[in-house]
Amino acid sequence: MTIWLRLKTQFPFYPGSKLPPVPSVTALVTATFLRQPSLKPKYNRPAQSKLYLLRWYVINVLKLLWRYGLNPLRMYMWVEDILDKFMRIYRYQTHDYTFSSNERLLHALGGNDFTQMLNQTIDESMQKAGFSHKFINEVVCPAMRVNYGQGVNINGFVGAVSLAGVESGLWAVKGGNKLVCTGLIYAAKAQLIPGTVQSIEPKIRPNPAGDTVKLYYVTYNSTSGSSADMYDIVVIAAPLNRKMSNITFRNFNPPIPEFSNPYHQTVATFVHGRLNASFFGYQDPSAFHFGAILTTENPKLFINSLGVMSPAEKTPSEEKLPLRSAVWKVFSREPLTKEQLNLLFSSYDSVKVKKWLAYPHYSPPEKCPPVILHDRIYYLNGIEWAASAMEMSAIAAKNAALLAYHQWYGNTDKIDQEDLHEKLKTEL
Ligand SMILES: CC(C)=CCC/C(C)=C/CC/C(C)=C/CSC[C@H](N)C(=O)O
Repeated sequence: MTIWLRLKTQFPFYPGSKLPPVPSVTALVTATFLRQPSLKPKYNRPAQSKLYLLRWYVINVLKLLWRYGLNPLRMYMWVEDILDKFMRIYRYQTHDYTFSSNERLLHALGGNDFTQMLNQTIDESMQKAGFSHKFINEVVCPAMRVNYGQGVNINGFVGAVSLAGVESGLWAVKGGNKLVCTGLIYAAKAQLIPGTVQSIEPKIRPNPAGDTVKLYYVTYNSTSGSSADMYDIVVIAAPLNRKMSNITFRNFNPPIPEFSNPYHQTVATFVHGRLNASFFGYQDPSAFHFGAILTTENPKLFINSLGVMSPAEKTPSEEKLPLRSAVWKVFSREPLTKEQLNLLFSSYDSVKVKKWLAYPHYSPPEKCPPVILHDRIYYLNGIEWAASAMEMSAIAAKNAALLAYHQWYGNTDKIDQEDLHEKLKTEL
């Protein structure tokens, strides 16, 4: 079963045709594998089913080799290489090092290679690295569309992150990712005031020792009405985009810049129902079992991807290929019409739609917004312009916390250090 799970993410659906004219090798073999009538009863006999899976795994690999040569293996190595460098950040942060800009952070991890990736598309990055057009369009592009709702014109760094996101071995949070936030608030023993920040303004106030200090006057709306408090340090962890968090910065000198770069709208539609096999080119619905349908670029296509929802910890029966009736997550640019839903699903009994500005609309060359907005005002979401993912937000948050701490105490030796990789090699 693992084999299928690994491969399911690499299945592009070719739009505009009943039967995919040239389905990706993965799609072809997955479908062939499922169509073996003799296979079904043998699911209950682990030894034989393993043999069958092995057989189809080998065939999958051969077909991939035939269609894409060594591109899939080279892509795996290319992403691993970037990931290895990226993971240096955990060591740097363990040693309390921090960076005053997102570009400096990236540069400290992967040098000019990383910062240059912000200035070119994933298409250009991969072409330069020798990947074929066919592979980029049929395998890389579907991964961009499912993860970022955009094609291979997104910047090279976020493209690599997106490819890391379709590899196996990812972790899911049982109960949902939102538990990471509540868990962190609990672990930090922070006092959470639920509300929406309206404005931030610098104020000069005397402290108990008789000196004057600069504080920040933050106004916010909460369930109990409008309130305000004074803070020494402010960390903004929301996209500073008028459509998303409309915070007014009053009386700042120099003024806080406006970040007008657009975020990209994604619509997630959750449908409990049965997929319409014939829409996907299958006359025999019993032969149609897919965990995910990814798509290549086509302006006529109204979905970016379609995938089955599965729990973080699957029971053995849930490990099997999904039945057609399940909860499906459809990603699209615009809300789906009733007609479109009726094309995708032969029947359904519940639909939930979530439309949101999920991530930046990438358009390299990319310049990330600053981490330091003003003396003791820090901004986390600028990192999203390098790549938007919860891992990136966690790294940006720790970076800002360390930066605020070191700037407060004047520990300049911990900020923007070059050659950390070499320096830390000798440390335990
Ligand atoms: C630099 C590289 C190759 C990886 C950095 C590590 C990282 C951030 C991995 C995240 C992989 C992942 C789960 C990507 C999914 S795409 C993001 C998703 N659409 C989202 O909105 O969070």
